[in-house]
Amino acid sequence: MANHAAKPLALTLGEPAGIGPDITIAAWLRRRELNLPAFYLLGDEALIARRAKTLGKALGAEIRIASVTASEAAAAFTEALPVVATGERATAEPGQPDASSAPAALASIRQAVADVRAGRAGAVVTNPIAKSVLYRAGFRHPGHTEFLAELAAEDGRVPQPVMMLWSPRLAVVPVTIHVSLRDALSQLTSELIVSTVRIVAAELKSRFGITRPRIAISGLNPHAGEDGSLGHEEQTVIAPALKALRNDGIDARGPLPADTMFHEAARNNYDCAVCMYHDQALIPIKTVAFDDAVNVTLGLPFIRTSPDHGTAFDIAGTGKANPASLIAALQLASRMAAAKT
Ligand SMILES: NC(=O)C1=CN([C@@H]2O[C@H](COP(=O)(O)OP(=O)(O)OC[C@H]3O[C@@H](n4cnc5c(N)ncnc54)[C@H](O)[C@@H]3O)[C@@H](O)[C@H]2O)C=CC1
Ligand SMILES: NCC(=O)COP(=O)(O)O
Repeated sequence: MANHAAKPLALTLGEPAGIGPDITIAAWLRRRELNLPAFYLLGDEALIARRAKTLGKALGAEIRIASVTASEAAAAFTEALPVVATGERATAEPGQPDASSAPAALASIRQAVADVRAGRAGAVVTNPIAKSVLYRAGFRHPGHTEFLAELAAEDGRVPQPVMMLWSPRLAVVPVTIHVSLRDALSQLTSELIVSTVRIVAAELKSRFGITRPRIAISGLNPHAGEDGSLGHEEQTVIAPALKALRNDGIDARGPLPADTMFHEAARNNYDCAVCMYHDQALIPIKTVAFDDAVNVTLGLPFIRTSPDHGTAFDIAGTGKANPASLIAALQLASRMAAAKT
């Protein structure tokens, strides 16, 4: 994974009232220092210009914006932040989502996928969306992960998307994603664990260059069930999945007690930890790598990365948002795109 993608990366707007515009501008300001891959923002130029004016003062920087098409973006990137219009106006002020938020955020995601599928972009990088704002507007997917899978459907077949949070120190995958803990328990099956881990193992090889990925599988219950006395899912659901995976030749280990599998020495024993539910996976990675962890969607026919954090309404428009996770997402998308070609 050495070379940068030749095609620019399509970066979505995210929630217009969140820190997406801020971290986009802050990342672009560091383009030369970090030799960032070229990217363009899909959104409303007027909104970006307003935010650039506010942040320019806070950051003491000159921010130039170029209104371009996707094919003009790479050439424009050095001198100006390229913005490709989606046709959806975004009127939200920092920290205050409004009725324009959901249509603007969704149009941007749709267009990014269209661009990557048409070969105009090398990968999709998404800025954070506010899930509750989208749900109130009728969005019926739990998050980007499932929406992107639907946009990737071919011949009516929707691929299984897998959420991976990656950092140089830890990679994690939740088998069940944005559902209540109660629903996670009912969704958890051996089949879901097997199909998830197959995708993880295949893409750690093809997209991350790990020849024989070591996958650690967590238990569900305290102490991985303590031989069945603290819960039986380890024996009835997870163990059969591990058997099937090992029969496939996948180096899958577990079920491991979730409370002891993330300390530094334990992390050296595997390339990715596959966990049974959202918080089991995301708490450890956001604890050890909040600033630079990247959310990667596996299982799609294109590359998608994202910062690990959310919309941070409390600091939008202030210049306090740290762009490190977005920068890591841009760099990882570029490396993955280069590895693929
Ligand atoms: N990929 C995505 O689209 C994601 C979206 N979200 C959404 O974001 C919204 C807010 O979620 P929260 O749980 O409040 O998490 P959050 O990550 O937005 O904020 C948590 C805390 O971290 C701080 N923070 C976050 N990013 C930061 C940055 N780059 N620099 C400095 N400080 C930062 C915030 O100011 C806040 O104090 C929710 O609607 C959630 O669904 C959350 C995670 C990922
Ligand atoms: N907790 C991770 C998160 O909210 C990101 O989800 P998605 O929008 O990437 O599906």
